[in-house]
Amino acid sequence: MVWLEVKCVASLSLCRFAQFIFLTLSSRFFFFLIVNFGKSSLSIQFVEGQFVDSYDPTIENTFTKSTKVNSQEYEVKVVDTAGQDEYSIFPAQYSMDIHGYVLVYSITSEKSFDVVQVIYEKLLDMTGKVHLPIVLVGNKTDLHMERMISCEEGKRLAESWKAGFLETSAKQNESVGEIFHTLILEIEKANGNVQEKSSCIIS
Ligand SMILES: Nc1nc2c(ncn2[C@@H]2O[C@H](COP(=O)(O)OP(=O)(O)OP(=O)(O)O)[C@@H](O)[C@H]2O)c(=O)[nH]1
Repeated sequence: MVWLEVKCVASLSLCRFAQFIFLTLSSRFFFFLIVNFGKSSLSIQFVEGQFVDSYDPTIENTFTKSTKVNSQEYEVKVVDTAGQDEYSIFPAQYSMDIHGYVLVYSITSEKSFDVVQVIYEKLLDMTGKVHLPIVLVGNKTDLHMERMISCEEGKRLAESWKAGFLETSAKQNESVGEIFHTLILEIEKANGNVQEKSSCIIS
């Protein structure tokens, strides 16, 4: 598999070129950006298959992994951003060379559900687009006794964005791989390919 990270980071035109090359190799490379409330745990669970039960605020981390969706091999680069709140100024590079976004809230936190909505609006403003490939994720389903946001609320919000939706537990490794598979399908859909319908998973 060809490694494209440097080219994609360096310039948008190189990135497009690289994608084209990869298409001809029937392999694809995507950048994801994920923000808020369990994102580091989800990234680590996806890439390393483990849950680290400690809180260490992220500055920015990048992970890569290859994964197969519908018999197609994808090389995925995940950028785990510094925590955002409604007042954070979004770095401009978050709108460039990114193919899709995972927005994460905690099902135990109304505040986190509000924050993802603010972040979504900021992403649209910054990219100047009316639609982005997004997967909305309600994380921490293992804490179901503390649930504040219902699965239906999450699903409704995702539908209003025309985004994919999943509930997950990074701790119990529930539906973590599906986040990235769903996002790849959202990206393919935005590129004119068909996408499976996302579902509401209640634990
Ligand atoms: N019970 C439970 N705790 C979780 C889960 N995912 C993350 N956590 C915990 O929630 C806290 C925050 O998780 P992180 O993954 O660091 O969250 P983050 O969004 O990357 O946070 P920042 O680095 O500040 O942006 C940590 O204490 C994690 O152990 C989960 O699925 N279940």
